[in-house]
Amino acid sequence: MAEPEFPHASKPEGATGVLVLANGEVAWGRGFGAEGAAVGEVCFHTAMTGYQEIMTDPSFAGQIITFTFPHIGNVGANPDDVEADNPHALGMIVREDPTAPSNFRAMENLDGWMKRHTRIGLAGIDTRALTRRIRSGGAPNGVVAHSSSGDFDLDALLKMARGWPGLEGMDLAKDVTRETHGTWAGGIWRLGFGYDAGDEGERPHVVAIDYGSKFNIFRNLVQAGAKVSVVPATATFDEIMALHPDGIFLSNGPGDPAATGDYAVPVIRQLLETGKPLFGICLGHQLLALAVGARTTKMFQGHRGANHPVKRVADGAVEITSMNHGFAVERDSLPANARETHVSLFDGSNAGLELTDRPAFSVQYHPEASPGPQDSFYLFERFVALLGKHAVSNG
Ligand SMILES: NC(=O)CC[C@H](N)C(=O)O
Repeated sequence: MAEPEFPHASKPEGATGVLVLANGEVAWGRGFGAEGAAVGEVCFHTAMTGYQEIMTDPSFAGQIITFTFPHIGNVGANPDDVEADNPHALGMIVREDPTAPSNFRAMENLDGWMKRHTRIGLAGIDTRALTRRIRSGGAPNGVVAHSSSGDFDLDALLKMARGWPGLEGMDLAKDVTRETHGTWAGGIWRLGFGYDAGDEGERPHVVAIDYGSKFNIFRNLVQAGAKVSVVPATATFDEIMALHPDGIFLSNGPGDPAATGDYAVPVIRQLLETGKPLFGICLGHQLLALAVGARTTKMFQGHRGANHPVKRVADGAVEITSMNHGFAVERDSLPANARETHVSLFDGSNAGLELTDRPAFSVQYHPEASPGPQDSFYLFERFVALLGKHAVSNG
């Protein structure tokens, strides 16, 4: 099949997949993975590696990812390179058909992995043109559909794209949070209430509020010296304090931070009052900002990639970071007791803050990488060092 430019309305011979945007633009391609249709926000991601980590990152719930790197699928899929038990992105749009995997770690091919997890893939799309479309018009709502018979009801798909309300105002953290309390230690996920210290001795205890956390955040907290208990997004202040935290971690997660206002923000406010150290990443950063009275807004196209430069305000150092966000904290809304610590060098948007009257800080980017550079691991060490300092009042 020839590869027409995006968008193209007439269906080429052999098309088994299609992208339908809410504005009526249509792009035909070849489906892979599961059959069916999925509706969400169509965004783009510029990372050259880590498609399995990206697809399983719960922050991508409600989104369909266009990969700008053309060869997606060439290392297959394995059970280790995941950031949650299942993929959370709804589907992927890629340039080339995924090839047979060429990697000793591959346990299956991408097509089979996507099928097994009911995620839709669309190949043969001019992803550069689609990305330009997103960059100039903002991230649109759309549908990806795959049918091996090549039968599609375009009107129904367009209706589906237009009927989806969009991510603004959408609370998804409650949907993706792990429902059971659990602990994470040494790479082992244990379900159950409370922390079984085992042989971890006197490590400071972090209670992580899971709004859709990536596994690598737990790994990094443990690597930096902490032990970690994980509680659901809707855990109450009393439930959290009953675990005797030395510090609190606010995780990344999907959806509009402002839409989590009724359960997340009041608990974070109470937690700040305890004076215990608090660290937030991405959605956690946005929620900390909301808790101190700042505002968040929807970005035009968002930041999704593994090489986003960020300036550290304190010393001017540049960190190359992993990013995945479509909302941002409005700098001008930060209260007097919140200091901006990091700034995106791509568009000048806020990328970090710290409170001047509490041991609390957060970043908009992903210091745990996965995929991406590890320049910002120091933030985990800084947090764990704070726990040592404040551990006396444990409980
Ligand atoms: N990675 C994240 O935590 C994303 C936060 C939020 N859902 C956003 O898109 O901005």
